[in-house]
Amino acid sequence: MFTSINIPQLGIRYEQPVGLFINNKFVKSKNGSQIDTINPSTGEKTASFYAAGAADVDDAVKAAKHAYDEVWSKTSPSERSDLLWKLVELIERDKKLLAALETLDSGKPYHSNALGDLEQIISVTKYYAGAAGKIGLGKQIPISQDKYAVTFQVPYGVVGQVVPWNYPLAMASWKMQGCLAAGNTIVIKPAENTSLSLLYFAQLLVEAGFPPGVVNVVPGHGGEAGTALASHPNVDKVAFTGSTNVGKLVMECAGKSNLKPVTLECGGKSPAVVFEDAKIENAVEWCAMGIFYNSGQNCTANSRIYVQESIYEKFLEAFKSHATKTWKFGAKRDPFDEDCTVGPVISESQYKRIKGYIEHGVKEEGLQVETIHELPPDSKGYFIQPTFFTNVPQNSKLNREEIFGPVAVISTFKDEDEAIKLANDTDYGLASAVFTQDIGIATRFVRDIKAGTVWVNSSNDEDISVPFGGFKMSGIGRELGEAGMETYLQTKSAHFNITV
Ligand SMILES: NC(=O)C1=CN([C@@H]2O[C@H](COP(=O)(O)OP(=O)(O)OC[C@H]3O[C@@H](n4cnc5c(N)ncnc54)[C@H](O)[C@@H]3O)[C@@H](O)[C@H]2O)C=CC1
Ligand code: BAL
Repeated sequence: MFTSINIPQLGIRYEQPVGLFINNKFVKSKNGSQIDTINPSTGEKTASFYAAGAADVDDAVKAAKHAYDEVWSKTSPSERSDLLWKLVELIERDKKLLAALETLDSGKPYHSNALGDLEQIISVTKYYAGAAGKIGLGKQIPISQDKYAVTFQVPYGVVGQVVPWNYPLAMASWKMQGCLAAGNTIVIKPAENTSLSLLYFAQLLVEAGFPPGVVNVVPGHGGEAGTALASHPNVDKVAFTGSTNVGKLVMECAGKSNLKPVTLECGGKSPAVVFEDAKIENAVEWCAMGIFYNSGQNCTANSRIYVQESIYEKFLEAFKSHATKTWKFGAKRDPFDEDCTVGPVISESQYKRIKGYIEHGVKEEGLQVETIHELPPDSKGYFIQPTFFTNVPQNSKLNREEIFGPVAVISTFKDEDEAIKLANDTDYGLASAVFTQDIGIATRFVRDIKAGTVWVNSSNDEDISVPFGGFKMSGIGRELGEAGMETYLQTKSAHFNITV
């Protein structure tokens, strides 16, 4: 159930769990199927791990249900809090190794990205360790002299969670920690490309003292293990992060099975709007980070940048100059190197998909394109140059569809009215950013934009205490902050007739 993995760049050799994690034990999948995980920096196989089928998911749900009924539903908030505080200590102890696993499996740069993920994971875990018993409390409602009501916020029971590959352990922690603090048990499926870190993390749950069955990890193919989880009649709620198309499938499975409630964090095509009175260097730095960080593999990436006509050329020049200095592959194109800030994209299929969009923009639409840094033709791995297109028509494929790579479209707008029309002209509504020094423009933009998150004079500047989620095709529900625990609680209302 373990394989030895060597990470020479950090002088690390460690034992990687490769089994399904059910009832606090690593086990083989029933049909023995496995998935190979590939290092996107080299295209080479890192390891193989067992892949859960429907029967394995059923075992995991049985374990979670038993744990909920017999143990976890009987724990107090302070007991759950204590376990989460212990987990904080263990994540702190192993954060460098966990960050290394994220870099190995997803290609995200170790120093400028993965280590930051682990700091966020520690913050999320601290937040919900402190929240247990304090957030999501009921109310006493006075009705008359003879009657009053009380509401109770109670856990759902067994929660299914499905997470993507762009922030593997962070996306899992955004879901698990609040869910556990609320008193639910969990069956979670990591993405096929990036299961190593969550499997390793499962050991910390055992070490922290979480009882068997409270958290179960079932790596596997989305169409098999993910579907089985979303469809399972004994899963009481499902939370998903990933593409909008798959979010629709998850919602369909939930409806066709037991009408389980869903939380969906899906795709985006987020706008950043730069007015002529903006501090241009500030706008450039945030907009570049907002599309090139994590190689653009962010659901909140500001992949559409609109710049007021009068400063367009100045912005483009500053944007390219800043991006060239800041967003780099590094000399050896090794995401473990300190000078690497742009790693590879996650997989060969995503590489081909993103390159397809770039080719379409150039060949089919004849758009002007700028790429930053050269890549030798024989370079290994799935590296894509930071890229931006200019003067892109609003109806361009590159303006309408989520590319999910280091590719931005930068266009102009005349005035405030046109800016908000262009920004809202999308099926998505996850995030947005506005750059201006005019308080009126900023507050009108916040009022009028149809997006779950708005950044004023920053972008992709999230905080774990602030609710996160989308409008329109970007999803349903919220994570993080108080919402990240309330979403795993349901209300029960009790009416007391005191005349008797
Ligand atoms: N809103 C957000 O925070 C995020 C959104 N995304 C979106 O995800 C996309 C890229 O990531 P991918 O992993 O390719 O997304 P994806 O939607 O294909 O996969 C996400 C997760 O869903 C699982 N899955 C796939 N098919 C499934 C099915 N039929 N039933 C249940 N689960 C299934 C996958 O195994 C994976 O664990 C992008 O379009 C991006 O917009 C990705 C990361 C974060
Ligand atoms: N930053 C985490 C969610 C996302 O943007 O993909």
